[in-house]
Amino acid sequence: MIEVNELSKRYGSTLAVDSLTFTVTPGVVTGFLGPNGSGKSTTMRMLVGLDAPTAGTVKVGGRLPHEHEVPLCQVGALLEAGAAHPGRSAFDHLHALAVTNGIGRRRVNEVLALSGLAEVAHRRSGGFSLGMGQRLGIAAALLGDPATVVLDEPVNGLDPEGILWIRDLLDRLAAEGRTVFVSSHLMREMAQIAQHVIVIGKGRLMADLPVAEFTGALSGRRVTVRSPQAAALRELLLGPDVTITTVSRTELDVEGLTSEHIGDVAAARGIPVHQLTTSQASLEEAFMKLTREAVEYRAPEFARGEA
Ligand SMILES: Nc1ncnc2c1ncn2[C@@H]1O[C@H](COP(=O)(O)OP(=O)(O)OP(=O)(O)O)[C@@H](O)[C@H]1O
Repeated sequence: MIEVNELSKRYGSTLAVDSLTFTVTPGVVTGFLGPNGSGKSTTMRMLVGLDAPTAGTVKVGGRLPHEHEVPLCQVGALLEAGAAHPGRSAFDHLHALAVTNGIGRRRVNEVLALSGLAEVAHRRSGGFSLGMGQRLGIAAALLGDPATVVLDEPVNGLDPEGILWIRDLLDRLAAEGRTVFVSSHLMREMAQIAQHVIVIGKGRLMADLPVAEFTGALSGRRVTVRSPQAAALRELLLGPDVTITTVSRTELDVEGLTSEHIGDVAAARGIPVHQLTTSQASLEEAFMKLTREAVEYRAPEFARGEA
């Protein structure tokens, strides 16, 4: 469990994190979304105690960062790819980390296998691709078998196969009852890996809800209807809060009604329907809409600040 309470971080005149409050619960993969520069990395650094908050608190497993005796065993983090010494092999890098944290050699081999690096374990990590570097970072995060896993942009540099791999891995970690918190500015990837999202814009909390609700609530549903009697059906469907666009003589785009309702109305009047599809806006569209609103909302404040 991660509990963030009224958390703020200021760097000079930049308020990177602005009174954030949220909880990340165990058992599901929680995505941390926001455009570049919105404060995700700063928040994650404070989570693991690498940066001190200007105000507010963050607790992992009920404790403040400095209260963890062996931090690696409470919270495993991937914060910066390529943190390994390039001359060291993956095995040596992980082994050194293990030794300094009182973790056995067996666990090193386990995380190497888990991250798909067993075969290249003794190669210099300097020759690793970006994706392999990410895998090594994830292996290091899991080394202490932590109850909480925090990964900053783990899909960066991963190919589609790598993204599938990370999705499976995160699902497994969550199913084991761990708290899994993963940041990304890439909506599509996040839609594939998270079940819940926390969205920030300019350091502020914008949304905290299940992925499906996030897309549904923000975008509204649009139903595409194809019928040889589209014009007649259109007349029957019109009403308050219903927007109907006539795409062609046989096709309508309907906003504000469910496909069930449209199908029932057509059936009741004996109007043939050849297609009835609900298109849910992609997470990306929903995200752009949300963060655009965040920027607009913040604009007057910036103007005041500069005056
Ligand atoms: N050490 C620092 N000193 C000064 N400003 C900083 C520092 N770290 C972050 N910032 C600023 O704080 C804001 C938030 O940055 P942060 O890296 O947390 O965002 P992010 O959402 O992780 O972005 P990205 O996706 O690009 O990593 C930015 O305006 C950034 O320039």
